[in-house]
Amino acid sequence: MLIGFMGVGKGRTARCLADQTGMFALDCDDLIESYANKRIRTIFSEDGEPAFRELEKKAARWLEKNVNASVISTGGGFVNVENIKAIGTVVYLHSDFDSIIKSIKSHPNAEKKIKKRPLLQDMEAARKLYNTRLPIYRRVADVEVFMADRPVARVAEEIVERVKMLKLKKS
Ligand SMILES: Nc1ncnc2c1ncn2[C@@H]1O[C@H](COP(=O)(O)OP(=O)(O)OP(=O)(O)O)[C@@H](O)[C@H]1O
Ligand SMILES: O=C(O)C1=C[C@@H](O)[C@@H](O)[C@H](O)C1
Repeated sequence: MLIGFMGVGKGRTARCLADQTGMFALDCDDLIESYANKRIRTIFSEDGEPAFRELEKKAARWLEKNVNASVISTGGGFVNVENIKAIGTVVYLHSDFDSIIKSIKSHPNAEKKIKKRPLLQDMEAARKLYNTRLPIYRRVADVEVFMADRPVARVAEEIVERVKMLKLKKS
């Protein structure tokens, strides 16, 4: 499963990994939106962030029980669910805050990409959140991969290789 800050590229890396491995990619944010039948920003504005975090926990319990042999991309705060390590191998996608924001802003759909993320509305608060989250991502991860300016196919190949090595070491 892929963890990391909003907009680092978990979604497109998961799709590329799915393509390379023949597995299906699931996205936790998408699962929650379809379960709640609401957009994430509507869940935040109508029900509040704690309600969203409860939905993340529910998704995490469901994933642990029911899903294997899949690539899972997660929301930026999913790292805080307590059973994350029981779901599968955790891969942290790393990039620095400024590169992440630069990449989001240069996307043709930048406005939409920012609008859909309630925690990206205030850039200074988002930077603080990044600084708080970084050590948590690093503590939880089994593998850390650098994203900055690398072709997504190379990143996905590195992930496949390193997860394979990790599993060999453990067996
Ligand atoms: N083909 C691409 N090449 C380079 N950068 C891209 C490409 N597609 C998307 N990006 C950039 O990578 C970032 C993440 O894209 P992605 O589509 O994975 O978004 P996401 O799934 O919403 O991100 P995340 O899941 O990490 O929150 C965005 O900032 C986007 O601008
Ligand atoms: O970093 C976060 O806490 C979030 C990231 C998004 O992927 C969404 O899960 C939601 O907007 C919260």
